[in-house]
Amino acid sequence: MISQTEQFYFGSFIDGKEVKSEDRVLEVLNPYNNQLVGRISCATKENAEQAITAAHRVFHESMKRMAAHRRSDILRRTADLLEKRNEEFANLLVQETGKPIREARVEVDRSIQILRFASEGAKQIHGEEIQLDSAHGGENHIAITRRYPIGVVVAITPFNLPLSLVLHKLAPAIAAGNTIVLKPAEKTPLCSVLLYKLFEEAGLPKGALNIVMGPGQDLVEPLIKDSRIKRVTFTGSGPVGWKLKELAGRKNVTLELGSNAPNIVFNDADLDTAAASLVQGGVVTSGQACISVQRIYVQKHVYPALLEKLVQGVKELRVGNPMDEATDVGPMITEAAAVRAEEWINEAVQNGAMIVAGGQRHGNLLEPTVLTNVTREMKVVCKEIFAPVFSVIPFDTEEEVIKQANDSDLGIHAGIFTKDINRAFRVAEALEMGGVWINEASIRRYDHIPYGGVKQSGIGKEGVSYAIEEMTETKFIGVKLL
Ligand SMILES: NC(=O)C1=CN([C@@H]2O[C@H](COP(=O)(O)OP(=O)(O)OC[C@H]3O[C@@H](n4cnc5c(N)ncnc54)[C@H](O)[C@@H]3O)[C@@H](O)[C@H]2O)C=CC1
Ligand SMILES: O=C(O)[C@H](O)CS(=O)(=O)O
Repeated sequence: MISQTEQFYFGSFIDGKEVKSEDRVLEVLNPYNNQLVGRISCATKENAEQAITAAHRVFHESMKRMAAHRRSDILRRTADLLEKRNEEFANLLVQETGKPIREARVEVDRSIQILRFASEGAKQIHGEEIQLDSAHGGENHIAITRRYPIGVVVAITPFNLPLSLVLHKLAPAIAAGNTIVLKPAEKTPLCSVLLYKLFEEAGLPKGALNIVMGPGQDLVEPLIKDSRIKRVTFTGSGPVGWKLKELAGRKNVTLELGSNAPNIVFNDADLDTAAASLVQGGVVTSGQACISVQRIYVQKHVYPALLEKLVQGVKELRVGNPMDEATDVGPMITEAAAVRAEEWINEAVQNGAMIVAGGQRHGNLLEPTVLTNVTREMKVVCKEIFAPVFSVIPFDTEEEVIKQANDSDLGIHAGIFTKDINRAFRVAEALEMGGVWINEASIRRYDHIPYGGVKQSGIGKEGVSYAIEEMTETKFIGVKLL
């Protein structure tokens, strides 16, 4: 019987072959119990170059001419295979990330949907006909546009959703007829290998998808600088993303980065709905989501009532073993991550903030925490905390809260809770965000909506059809009728 850790000892996957070396092994540890989940053999810079060579060759040999129905079938078959093994993937997600099993199942379900959206999208890559005779002299011409795959895509992904966020890059790339070199997060790399094997079983040509394992610091620069790369798509922290954009030079780049999501509750809001959405929206993957509820602005009249509901809701959360069906909040990815969040809480308290719920850390486990009496200068407000920590801030007028919510160089999603539809749209228009929810918390995301940040939160949009668009290029073809 092969032990799981021996079973989950993976190398890089280059041109359809697994590449391993015993001298560059990293362990993957379970964030809840620190047990060994598996190991990876890290790639070399030469391996990275080999991966690009394979992806480039397979693109020109086969992928760029692969019929849409075949690309669609590969994606559909991968979805079917993932559906059959959903519980196996959910269990591995729990072990790699520490997220509760119920949440892990949601990530697997969303991953299946992403594959199905991409399977449909592969057959909807349309150009258009242009009425050339709208212009003087355009008579007796036919004009169309066609969309073509761009070629080799480099995808670099974060630790927190190692299945769905990897698929937000792989599935659209394959739908469009591209090839990929994936560099997954070294903290949570194992699911991407199981996914690779599903694609292989579903008929994706060898070399169309390549996985380069290891720390990004060692591998990403040679990947990005290679002239054969046509787009770099990165999801991760802001400092890393902007550094990679500089390295990418003139290449097209998609950046999905961090944020400190504001959620605004007006006097007329349904407070029970708001409180339930906000509590749940701040503890997904232990708050390690870039659209996690972080700043909660509450209009003064309802501030005491909503605060009480938030505190009650947070105190009812079950924190503990992520494999327990009852658990709502598991560990953070590492103890260092939990310690950093704890330090930010302490910084806020030393400057006058009050802890009205939570605040205690037990190893990697950080109790969901509610802070009041915070100021805009505190890190828990002005930076992305990426932890289950809520800062609850009173406000008086609509103008004041718009200013406060926009008082950040980050902006992906916001939430607005009000029954006044005119005010809802007025505020939604005024917020400097990539997306705004009304009567939903900022955390809400469906995988076919346009998704991406403004300001320092990123460049470009994901969401399957939007990523397909970014991974194709349009060519004009005109015909003079003789
Ligand atoms: N906008 C979005 O959709 C999402 C954004 N994020 C952001 O990602 C961050 C958390 O994820 P992490 O994996 O910790 O992010 P991270 O930026 O540390 O790592 C992301 C990827 O970049 C690589 N990397 C790290 N440092 C690098 C360097 N110096 N050079 C080249 N590559 C490097 C890593 O190996 C990993 O594959 C948070 O800031 C969060 O806001 C996370 C999920 C979704
Ligand atoms: O922000 C993230 O970490 C994810 O994009 C949020 S979601 O995809 O899980 O909604």
